[in-house]
Amino acid sequence: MIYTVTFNPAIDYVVHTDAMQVGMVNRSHTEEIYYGGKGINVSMVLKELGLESRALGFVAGFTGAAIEKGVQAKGIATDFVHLQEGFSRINVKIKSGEETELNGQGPVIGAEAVAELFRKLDKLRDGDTIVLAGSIPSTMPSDTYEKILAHLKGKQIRTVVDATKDLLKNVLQYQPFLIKPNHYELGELFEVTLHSHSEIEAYARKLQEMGARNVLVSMAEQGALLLDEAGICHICGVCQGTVKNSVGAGDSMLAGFLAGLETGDYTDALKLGTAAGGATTFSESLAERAEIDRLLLRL
Ligand SMILES: Nc1ncnc2c1ncn2[C@@H]1O[C@H](COP(=O)(O)OP(=O)(O)OP(=O)(O)O)[C@@H](O)[C@H]1O
Ligand SMILES: O=P(O)(O)OC[C@@]1(O)O[C@H](CO)[C@@H](O)[C@@H]1O
Repeated sequence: MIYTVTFNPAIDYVVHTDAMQVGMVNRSHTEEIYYGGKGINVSMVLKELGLESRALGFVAGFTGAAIEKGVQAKGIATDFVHLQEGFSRINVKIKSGEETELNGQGPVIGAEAVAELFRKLDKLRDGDTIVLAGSIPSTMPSDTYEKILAHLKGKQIRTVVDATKDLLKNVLQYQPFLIKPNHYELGELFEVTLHSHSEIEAYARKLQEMGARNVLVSMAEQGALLLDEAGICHICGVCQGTVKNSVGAGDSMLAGFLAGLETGDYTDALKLGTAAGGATTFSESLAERAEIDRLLLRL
């Protein structure tokens, strides 16, 4: 079983406006609502690709209830911790020529709630996969993901982490099976700006030396680079299409990569991840199977 953990789920409120002016009253011409958060998005695209998963994490308030209901409506099993105070965040995605995001902090997650999550994690068995994806509320320590991997250390669990800064750096000592920074996040870890594939490969190797087994670096319209656990570097181009909404492209890539590994090798996984990322980018919401399959044929 694949478990996704979203500490900070979100209602993604996507608003389209012609010319966003800060400090002014702006009016959108269309709006959409999606139930998101990185782990939830991974579960959504896994489902689209025919793989079941169980969505864990924390929900709060009326927004949290809507997220839980929306995820279940997609046929995804959930086992969220229900927080008694606060509300799950609404993340605003402004489409005005370029994409601007305003992501909320999310509710306070107390020690008892974290303990309840850990009790749920005790159900994981050898051979399961856990995906830790997205930010955590600023009230939580940056070793939160590290503590989860430490808690699971005695089991043969495949661990996947999509996080940034110390949240990601702190898990490397537990040899995560797969990490997926984008190239900005990779550079941010080392306080450098990365441009070329060779630079990106070099810094991916640094993360591998620090413990990561497989390092998948997504580079938006420049494609993706995978440094696999054998030290082989795979580079995949991008799908061609019209960009509509790239929110969730990385989560989709992660889901496609994991789905690809079910039946193929790392090259197959990278291709399916690329097709899933592209399909999300070329749609208003997350990737749909037909578009993923169509794009895969062209890679
Ligand atoms: N404009 C684009 N054209 C084609 N493919 C794209 C485009 N943007 C993203 N993709 C595909 O999606 C993958 C992941 O995109 P990206 O690097 O933006 O991930 P990310 O930053 O983690 O995204 P998010 O955090 O929104 O999930 C890319 O490697 C690429 O395969
Ligand atoms: O604040 P985080 O957790 O880093 O990112 C949250 C988020 O931007 O990530 C998803 C896209 O990857 C969206 O569904 C969601 O709003």
